[in-house]
Amino acid sequence: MVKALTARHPGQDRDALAGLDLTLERGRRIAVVGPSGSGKTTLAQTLLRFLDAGSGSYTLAGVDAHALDGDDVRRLVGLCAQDAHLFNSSVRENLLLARKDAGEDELRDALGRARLLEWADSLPEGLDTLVGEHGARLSGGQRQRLALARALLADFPVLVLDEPAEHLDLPTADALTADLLAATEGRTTLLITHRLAGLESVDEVVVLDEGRIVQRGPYAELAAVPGPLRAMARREEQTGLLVAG
Ligand SMILES: Nc1ncnc2c1ncn2[C@@H]1O[C@H](COP(=O)(O)OP(=O)(O)OP(=O)(O)O)[C@@H](O)[C@H]1O
Repeated sequence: MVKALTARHPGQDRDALAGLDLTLERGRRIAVVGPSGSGKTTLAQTLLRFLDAGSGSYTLAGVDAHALDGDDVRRLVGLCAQDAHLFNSSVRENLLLARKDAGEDELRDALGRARLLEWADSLPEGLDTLVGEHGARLSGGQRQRLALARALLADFPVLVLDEPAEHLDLPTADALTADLLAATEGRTTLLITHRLAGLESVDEVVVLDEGRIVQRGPYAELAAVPGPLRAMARREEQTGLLVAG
């Protein structure tokens, strides 16, 4: 639950978040959308304590976040962002960073939910194949899926997905988003995205603009009335046509 949360980047003269109220109930998923610069990533950075919250408050898993330090917060909140942090070791070792006692079945289950199992099994050394420096031997989509599998294995109380499909081509991005929405069903998840594809399945969509919530509700309700979300959907449709044509 986020109450009147503000945040400002160092050296800036105005708040990037200007009093947000947000409740992410256990097992529910919220998507945060909005134009570039609206404050989506700032929200993730603030929740994860990479950036100090100004005024306002938030609780995580029922605990006042002011009582938690950055390390505590990062034990409660898992982050998958656009640049997956992979290490120059094997698929297995990258997964085991999440839970070093995970058994083979659990590793395979996490890979399966991230839709990466078939690929991993097709590798010459299977899960023992090296992924290269920062995962350089994987495609962008595979890197994100491996990071997702790792976050699923870690089983964080809250999962924050910050534009995990950014920098991927549109079909790959939309396929990844669809798969991660399927994989996070029933998990407490905040998905930050500037594309609307697939958001029909989340519980609530929150539209940000200039650090404020300008619209919120289930996707179908917001899409049915004139407003910021419908305008975004129209733009997305047009861009999709331009890309296709
Ligand atoms: N590191 C930073 N230093 C200073 N200002 C920043 C920094 N990061 C973001 N901002 C500013 O904070 C505001 C919110 O930016 P933020 O990155 O949170 O938006 P966003 O909605 O995630 O955008 P995008 O979709 O482009 O990632 C913007 O005005 C931006 O210029």
